[in-house]
Amino acid sequence: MYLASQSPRRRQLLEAAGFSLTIVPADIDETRQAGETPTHLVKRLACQKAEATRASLGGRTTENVLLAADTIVWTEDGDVLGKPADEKAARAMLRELSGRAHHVSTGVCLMHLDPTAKALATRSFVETTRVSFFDLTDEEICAYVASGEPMDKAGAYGIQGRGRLLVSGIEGDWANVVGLPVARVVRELEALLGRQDLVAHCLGAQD
Ligand SMILES: Cc1cn([C@H]2C[C@H](O)[C@@H](COP(=O)(O)OP(=O)(O)OP(=O)(O)O)O2)c(=O)[nH]c1=O
Repeated sequence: MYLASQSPRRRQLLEAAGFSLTIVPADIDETRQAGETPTHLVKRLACQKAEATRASLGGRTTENVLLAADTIVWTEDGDVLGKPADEKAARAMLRELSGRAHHVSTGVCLMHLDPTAKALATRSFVETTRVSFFDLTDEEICAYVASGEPMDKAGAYGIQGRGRLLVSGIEGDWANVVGLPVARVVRELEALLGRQDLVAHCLGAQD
């Protein structure tokens, strides 16, 4: 599988499910368009990453599937939090998330790179998880930002790291918060490739 992502978390989640990967990072403009909803935004960005990567590969493909994804954090007020530009922005994001619930949405685009097909088969979808934070003190926020962990993560936290200490509850898929709803990805791949045995194959694969 081609993975159009520089995210080490996406790589680990897919490898743990038994996929072998060829990494082909995509560089696109991630600016939100005026009036765009958070879920439209992540789906559009995932599809743009997939398209940009497919174009960069040209016709020389050795893998049969390409996956691209994008993750954002968003609040009930419609504020979209991507990766913080600097530590000040990271502290502001964590203050905004403190003591309330927010959503984490990941857009995923899957392409079946079948040279014999008449048209390109694709599937794209958005998975959303609700995460609640404890009330955070300024001392806690400053200490966490100083650790460096928030800087490459949407919403300025990593639920898989020390950021788990911020979280009072979660509704939905944990892996989706980390960057990829891998259980749903495997099921969507079954539909895309017409392979009803893919989930069972991943569950039974030897490490
Ligand atoms: C909320 C949250 C996000 N994240 C990460 C997942 C994503 O890697 C990142 C959001 O940025 P993305 O732009 O989705 O991904 P990326 O820049 O890391 O990789 P690429 O664009 O090449 O695909 O935030 C965590 O690791 N843990 C978390 O708890």
